Amino acid sequence: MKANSPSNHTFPYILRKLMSYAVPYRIGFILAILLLSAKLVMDIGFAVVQQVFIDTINSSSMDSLMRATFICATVSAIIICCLMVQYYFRFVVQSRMSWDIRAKLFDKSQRIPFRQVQTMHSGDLTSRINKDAGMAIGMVNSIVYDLGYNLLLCFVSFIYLAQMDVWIALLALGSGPIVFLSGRFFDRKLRKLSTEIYKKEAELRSLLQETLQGMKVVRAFALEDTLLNRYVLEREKLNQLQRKRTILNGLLWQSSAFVNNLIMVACAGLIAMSAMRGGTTTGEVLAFIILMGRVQWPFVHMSQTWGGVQEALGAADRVFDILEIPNEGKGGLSPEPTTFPLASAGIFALSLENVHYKHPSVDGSESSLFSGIHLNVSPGETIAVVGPSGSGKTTLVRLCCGLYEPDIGTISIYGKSVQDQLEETRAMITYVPQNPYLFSGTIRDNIAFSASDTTDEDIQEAARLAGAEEFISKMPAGFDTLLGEHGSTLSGGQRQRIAIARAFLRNAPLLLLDEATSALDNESERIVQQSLDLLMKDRTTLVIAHRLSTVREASRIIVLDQGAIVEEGSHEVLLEMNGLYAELYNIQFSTSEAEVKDDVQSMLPV
Ligand SMILES: Nc1ncnc2c1ncn2[C@@H]1O[C@H](COP(=O)(O)OP(=O)(O)OP(=O)(O)O)[C@@H](O)[C@H]1O
Repeated sequence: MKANSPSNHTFPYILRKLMSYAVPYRIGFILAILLLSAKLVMDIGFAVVQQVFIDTINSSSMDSLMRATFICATVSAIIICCLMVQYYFRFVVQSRMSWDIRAKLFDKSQRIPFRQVQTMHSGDLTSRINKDAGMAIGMVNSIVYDLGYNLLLCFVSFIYLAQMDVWIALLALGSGPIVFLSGRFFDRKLRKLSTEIYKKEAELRSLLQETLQGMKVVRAFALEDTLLNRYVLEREKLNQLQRKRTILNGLLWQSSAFVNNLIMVACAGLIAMSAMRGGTTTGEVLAFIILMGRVQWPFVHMSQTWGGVQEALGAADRVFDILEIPNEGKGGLSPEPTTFPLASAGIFALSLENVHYKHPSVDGSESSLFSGIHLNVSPGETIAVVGPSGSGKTTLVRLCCGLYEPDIGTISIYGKSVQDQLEETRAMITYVPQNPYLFSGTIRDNIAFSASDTTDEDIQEAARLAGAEEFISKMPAGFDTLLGEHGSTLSGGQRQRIAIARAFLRNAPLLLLDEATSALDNESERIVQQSLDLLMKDRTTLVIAHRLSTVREASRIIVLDQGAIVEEGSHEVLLEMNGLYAELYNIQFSTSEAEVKDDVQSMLPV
């Protein structure tokens, strides 16, 4: 998959794309460039000042010395002020560009097809958003400000130098490209190595994240040492790669510095010979040697920072691999549910026509799951989906939500194609997964996030309908109680009730529900089931059923096996068929048959 194996974008392409992030801040960006002229004055002035002072000393003129000192002090005060402003603009522009590209990556990570997200690790995505994006923007700034400035310095120094001795100035300038090219031998290796390093860093981050998230399992199974060994092993692989990069960087830096030194010595010898013949003053010789360094330095600097650019290109590749993934569906996302329409003649609430679907796997292979399934659900129906583990129940629900896109066939909700009108169709769905995800924040925020423009009364009413009001009111801060990460400070039943409250608040006409299998105590289970029954009332529901009461109450049961609908009908009809449903019933449900008679009564909507 593209995002997992970085592609090599061309340098001009990356530069153009990254520079587009500077457009909104063009004024600050250009000001920061213009203010660099103060630095230019300082760098060139340093050589000129030395020349003036030495020649003034030789002429023994006190007035000239005082004037030169005053001018130097005033100019350097102005330069320092300009440089402070320049630094401010550069910093502000760079950090805003970094935040913009990070925001774009963050937004993109919410919009790329879910099928593709599943093959990536969240640690890897985090690394691209936090680290790689910052490095890529840092590179643009380094190219524009550092490399650009050095080229300008080279040009101005050359003009100044040429006035003294045009041939030696040409020799100094002409040798610059040799210095630059002496480091290019390492570019490709450096970029490849940097990409490997960023990938390895992301893997380490993922490992760390997984270990922290799975802390309960790690401790329960005493896996601390195993995981530490794995971490150390991976860290060592990263160390090796970083060592190789340090050696390469050292070779790159020293090779260009060596070539530069040779050329400098040759030029200094030539100008010294000219001075011995009496054609040049001592001050001019000094200024010449300093300015010669200024002509040469940009090439040394470019050669060395070009190595940094190669490293950052590796990071930029990883950033653009994500930004270039097309969004899921054909529109944007809308969290707004819709309560309209619904039954008009002949329109199904949910319809699957000839749906084929293959899951991609992390290694890029694909295995066919659905090969042409059909299902029509009329408004108001409750469809219970049952089937053995791995038969495709969750995948079916995710296809209906538009999280996965069928390879062939169409899925429509109230007559609108999910693929073509993702935004509109999602607005008609509420999905309640088996293990609801709660965000850090207050209970109020966790309920309210499913709909906008909600009042406190709406939230309280939703919590009441979900059977959550009682436990929330017993908490010290009520609806303002802060939840731990993933709602870890709530029990399983309480988390489910928060998720059901969200669904009430969202109030969408089609409910996709994955009943929880996790064991709740009798009381919690009774409340959750009551709330779910109430939620399903008057809605069209597709439910992955794990409870006998749900299947018995359903308008229709569909039985999935290896991605195919193998049986369909009511509980009684399917039992009579004595097929897979009857088999599943005997394994899963029959033990609770005795209890259900009582339960069904107690679980009816209030
Ligand atoms: N993201 C995925 N990538 C690759 N294969 C997947 C992916 N998700 C599910 N599968 C495979 O697709 C098949 C159906 O999985 P699915 O989760 O839909 O089954 P299920 O009926 O919901 O199972 P269970 O009852 O155990 O939750 C399984 O063989 C599973 O291994």
